[in-house]
Amino acid sequence: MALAVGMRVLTRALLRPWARGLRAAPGRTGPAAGGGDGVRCFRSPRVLVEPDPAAGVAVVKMRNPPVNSLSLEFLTELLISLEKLENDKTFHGIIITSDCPGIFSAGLDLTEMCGRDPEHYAEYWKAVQEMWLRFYLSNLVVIAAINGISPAGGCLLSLTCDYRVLANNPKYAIGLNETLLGIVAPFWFKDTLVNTIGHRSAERALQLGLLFPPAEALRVGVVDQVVPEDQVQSTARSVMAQWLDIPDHARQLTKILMRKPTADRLLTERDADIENFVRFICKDSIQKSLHAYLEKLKQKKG
Ligand SMILES: CCCCCCCCCCCC/C=C/CC(=O)SCCNC(=O)CCNC(=O)[C@H](O)C(C)(C)COP(=O)(O)OP(=O)(O)OC[C@H]1O[C@@H](n2cnc3c(N)ncnc32)[C@H](O)[C@@H]1OP(=O)(O)O
Repeated sequence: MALAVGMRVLTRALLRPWARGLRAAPGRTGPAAGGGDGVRCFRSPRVLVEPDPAAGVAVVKMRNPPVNSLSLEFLTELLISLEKLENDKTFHGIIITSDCPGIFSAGLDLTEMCGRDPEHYAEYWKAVQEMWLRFYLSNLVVIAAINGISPAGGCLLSLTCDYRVLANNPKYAIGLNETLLGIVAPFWFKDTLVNTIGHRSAERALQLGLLFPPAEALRVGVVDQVVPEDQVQSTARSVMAQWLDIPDHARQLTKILMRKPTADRLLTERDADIENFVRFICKDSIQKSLHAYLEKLKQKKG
């Protein structure tokens, strides 16, 4: 008992620095509907939260069609959903997945990085940093049930999770492919990949902008498990049950021990990172290539 209380105090002390200043900005979430068992269901236009209070788990479904691109509004809604779940003692784990068929997330929203003013770029980048920090350091067990393609920022979101299950579909691929767009993955994207697959594999993947199909993703370690498409959610559930069997405080402290140095690096260089991003994204050459890339995506259909 005394040990459990001591662990709780220690956990709070360790988590406190990240809790401060990392609160999600108020956004357009809909009213929380009271569940019959007292557990709140969260609704927002782009994030659907399906709570399973008996299991202590919530499924967070991304639904920002057509491709779950991580726009400013969508990021804000995701962060608010995460914060609500973290603040509700019912939940110990979340499964993040997509409600858009065939697409987990197309990554950062290119329209947020193209043709806007420097203030907007700064605001957007701060939200991207926030998403990474909050998911990477979440005290909840976070499992990605990856049911679609997941390039760049979509891959980053998966990499913040504790475990990744990918659907075995040859159309799906996952990776940090920024160089293919002529942009550079920031140091914290790189650090997260290095922590997941090791330095050599990360260097090769980043320089070549590799998007790994399922078998390759499993081999290199970008994902932990590849399963038939219709088993992605059930696999994520059973993995979650294993993780939730571990004493929560011990697991949370271990997560922080493993991730703190990586998160600290961004926390200490956060403003400089925003300035770098704004300087980089404002360059004429970068704007031109992002614009051309967006046009190419749009013309693909026609
Ligand atoms: C030492 C120097 C250091 C300097 C440091 C500075 C640091 C700065 C670095 C900056 C780094 C920035 C990091 C960025 C990471 C990212 O995440 S960038 C985004 C990368 N994402 C992609 O490349 C994916 C692009 N999309 C696709 O490939 C395809 O859309 C798809 C495979 C996901 C889905 O294909 P399909 O189902 O055929 O749909 P589409 O017809 O292609 O798309 C439908 C619709 O969505 C629009 N769209 C697609 N992706 C995005 C996106 N990421 N953002 C915004 N919009 C997107 C697409 O244009 C279509 O729009 P319309 O319906 O035609 O209007």
